[in-house]
Amino acid sequence: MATSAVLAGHCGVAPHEAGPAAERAAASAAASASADGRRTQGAVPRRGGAGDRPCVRRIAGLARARTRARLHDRGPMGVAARLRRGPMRWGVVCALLLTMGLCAEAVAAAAPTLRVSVLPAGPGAGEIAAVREADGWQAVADDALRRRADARWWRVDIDAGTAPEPDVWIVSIREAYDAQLVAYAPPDYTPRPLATFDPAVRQIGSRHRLTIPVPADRLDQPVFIEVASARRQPMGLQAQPLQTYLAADYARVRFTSAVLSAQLLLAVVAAIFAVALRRWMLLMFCVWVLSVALYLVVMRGEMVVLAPWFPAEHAMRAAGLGISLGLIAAYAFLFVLLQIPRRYPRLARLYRIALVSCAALLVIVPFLPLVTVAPYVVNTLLLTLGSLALGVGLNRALAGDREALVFLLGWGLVSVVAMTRTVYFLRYVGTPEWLEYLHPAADAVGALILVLATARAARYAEREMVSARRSAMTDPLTGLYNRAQLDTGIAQLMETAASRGGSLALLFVDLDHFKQVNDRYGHDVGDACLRAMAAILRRQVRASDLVARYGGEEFVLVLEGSDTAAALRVAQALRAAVEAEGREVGGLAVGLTVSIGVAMLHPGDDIASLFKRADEALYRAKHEGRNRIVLCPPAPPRHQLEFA
Ligand SMILES: Nc1nc2c(ncn2[C@@H]2O[C@H](COP(=O)(O)OP(=O)(O)OP(=O)(O)O)[C@@H](O)[C@H]2O)c(=O)[nH]1
Repeated sequence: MATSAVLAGHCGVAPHEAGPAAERAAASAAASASADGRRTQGAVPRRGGAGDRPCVRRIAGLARARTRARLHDRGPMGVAARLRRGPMRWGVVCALLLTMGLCAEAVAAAAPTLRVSVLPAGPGAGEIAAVREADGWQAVADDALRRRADARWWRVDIDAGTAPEPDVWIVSIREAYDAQLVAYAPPDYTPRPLATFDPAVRQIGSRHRLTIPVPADRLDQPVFIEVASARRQPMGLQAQPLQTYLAADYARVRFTSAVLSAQLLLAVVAAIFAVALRRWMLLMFCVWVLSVALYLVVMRGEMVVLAPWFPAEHAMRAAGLGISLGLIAAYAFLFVLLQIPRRYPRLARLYRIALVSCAALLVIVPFLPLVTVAPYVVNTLLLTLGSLALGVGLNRALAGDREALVFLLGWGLVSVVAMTRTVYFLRYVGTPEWLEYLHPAADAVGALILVLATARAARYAEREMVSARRSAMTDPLTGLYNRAQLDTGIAQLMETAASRGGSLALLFVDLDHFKQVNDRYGHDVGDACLRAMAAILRRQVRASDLVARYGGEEFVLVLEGSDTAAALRVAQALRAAVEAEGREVGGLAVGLTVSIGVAMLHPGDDIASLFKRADEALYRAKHEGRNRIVLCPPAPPRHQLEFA
């Protein structure tokens, strides 16, 4: 037979008053009552439901989607307005200052000090005596050497002007890559092999450029260069006094080291973001950054110093293949970043064709050196892709798309510089010296802006994730845990109690005659009562206890490690606190009281059986007059059930 422990309690229900508010409230109460449903005696609390499987992945996905929606669905705002705001402004200012500084240094270092001419037909390899006597030199417009089918000899005349005469001048050749050259300089015109990747060839300063020393007192005599083999790109020439050259060379090495370090760091950061945020397209961005860094290390000759044991031709092939992959990865990254397929389906087809053709050619070209037209086609395709991406980015940015604006800041400079370089190559004109600085700098600045933008997006995503996780766990009105979180929490507490043999109490708390409060004072007051109730509950429990709003005007407390006496003490304190503090809410005499059903965890209990007993106890508390506490009796031992 069931025994109940009924603790002190007075029926403190507010008088049933009818009034004008009652009618107003009746309609809404009827609506909410039907939606709310009523707890019935013996009803087994249901577990499960859409919200009670808190899954971090799903929340992360939700947060990401919300962030994206937030980033994209903002109202249109002009580019200028966006630039005026926040960290973007500082990003632009830094990028501009860096670019201006580098250009100024490059321009200051440059001085038109030489004339270049070529001998279209003439002596063969190593015939320097004949070359020195030869006529028919043709001046070239730009200060550059190049591979030519009809000519292998080049002549450089240095014009020192009125510059103070140092002991030695240096004629330097930039962007020589894997060219094989032989220089013949005064006074003795002995052959001097020049090759970036041959460790046996001595260089003055770093290996960024090939160098030919010329005594200052022989500047009136020409330097001859035999181009044995080279790439198709022009190789820029410059003549400077030794000290000037060394200072500039040192600056270039420092600059390259800084850019390389930045690129490696950014690639690592982007990779971390890619994994943490599951934005896999950022890995394509990493491939691009790393490929540019590898290209820089190899093509500027650093590889010879860093890994002299690594065969130069393999390094070059790896760098070439790497940069091809990097370019494809970069344009694929932009394809996704700018959402071209979704926003511009027709353009997407053209973009895809250009991208796939370019990828195929970039892979095939190294194995087809005789197909001379292939590099033109590749460069044209790259120009097309670059223009399409820039056009789309500009269009989207003007329409107020934030990610497109970031793209323009981060990638725009990179694209413009890369495209300028491509145009120079297509025209077969030597690239200007400032491009030597601007290209890697633009890559690094672009990478930095894109990583910063990603960090910003990550911050938004994290905030969204925290708030999404919080709202998935809590009840918006009271801030208490919701039903879903109650199920998760109670399962954990029961598991701990079962494994440690500890006790656990469940208190089912229900406001008495709450419908009348709503009816009399309106739902706003009802809500205020629920919030007041939540505050009282919070004050009555320990941090280790679980408090949740079960639904409507029902609350649940799970007291970990509390035996029956302790649970009844808490219940009693709570009942008394509600009776005292709930007498008035918001200046209205609502007279809140609660009925509480208490059930203790027994061996073999599951969530449903524990809830069922607490619910039965609550039902009895209501039935016996409300504003009281009823302890559910322990379940009869199994053998008693069987033989009853
Ligand atoms: N203001 C407000 N009222 C709510 C909310 N959720 C449920 N209710 C109301 O709570 C009332 C519950 O009424 P009943 O289930 O009849 O319970 P009761 O009036 O407290 O009666 P007893 O439990 O038997 O003492 C209904 O009027 C619901 O509309 C809420 O979020 N805000």
